[in-house]
Amino acid sequence: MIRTVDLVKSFGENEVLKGINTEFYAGKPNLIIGLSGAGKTVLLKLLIGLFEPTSGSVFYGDTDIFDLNAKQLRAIRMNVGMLFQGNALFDSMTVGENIRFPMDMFTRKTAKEKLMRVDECLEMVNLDGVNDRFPSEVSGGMQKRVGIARALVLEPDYFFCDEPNSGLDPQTSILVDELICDLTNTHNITTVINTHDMNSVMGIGDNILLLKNGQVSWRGDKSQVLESDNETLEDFIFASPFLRRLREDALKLRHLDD
Ligand SMILES: Nc1ncnc2c1ncn2[C@@H]1O[C@H](COP(=O)(O)OP(=O)(O)OP(=O)(O)O)[C@@H](O)[C@H]1O
Repeated sequence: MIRTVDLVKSFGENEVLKGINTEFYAGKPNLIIGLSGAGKTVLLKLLIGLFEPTSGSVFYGDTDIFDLNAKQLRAIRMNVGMLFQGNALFDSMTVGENIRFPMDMFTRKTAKEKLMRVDECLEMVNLDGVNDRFPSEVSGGMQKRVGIARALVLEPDYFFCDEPNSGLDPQTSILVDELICDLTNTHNITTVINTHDMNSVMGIGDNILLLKNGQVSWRGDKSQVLESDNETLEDFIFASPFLRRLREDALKLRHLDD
């Protein structure tokens, strides 16, 4: 589990995060949502230790990562997988080499062990047999899955995903969400996902944190979204007139059933 306590981050006069107290659980996907500029990326960077807070703490279990020295922080980082928005795959490396890269950097595994682990990871994301293709030779959805395989190759306990659905069609987005969710459950990973995607919220929103102007505006799960009277949440999820009508109809039906 990851926990933040009174987390504040300012850039000069601009106080971007204004005291965030929240928890991200193991074994379920934890979503950070909010309008552009709400502070989602800044929060994600603090959680990974890429930014220092102005004040407050980030606990991994019982450890405040900002109390650690550089060596201890590196050890924590080895236990973190990251899926970047643009995948950040190396174009000049094959899919297999991309997935092997963290093992080359951080482990003493033999070449044979690395090959076996690459195959295992490709199987885990349902991409068996594409080892020798280059990222440019596979689809956007497949690239995303390669990114997931690479992020999880060292079997981390923590997994951060920045906009995992950006650039994907709705159906592929749902498949990617389900894959992230399955792996999170199966391996009991603490997964934190920064997203704009309303389908993700309603599909895999087991623990949702809504940020507004650097503060927690709402917390809950997907089953509570429909009934919530938080205006920021309504504006975010049911952004179009069509979706607002759908919401009203769904609420009427629910109340008829009661
Ligand atoms: N390195 C930085 N230096 C100064 N200000 C920054 C820095 N990074 C972010 N900010 C400011 O923090 C605020 C929140 O930015 P952030 O990127 O976290 O928003 P966001 O919710 O992730 O938005 P989006 O959904 O558009 O990515 C913005 O006002 C931004 O200008």
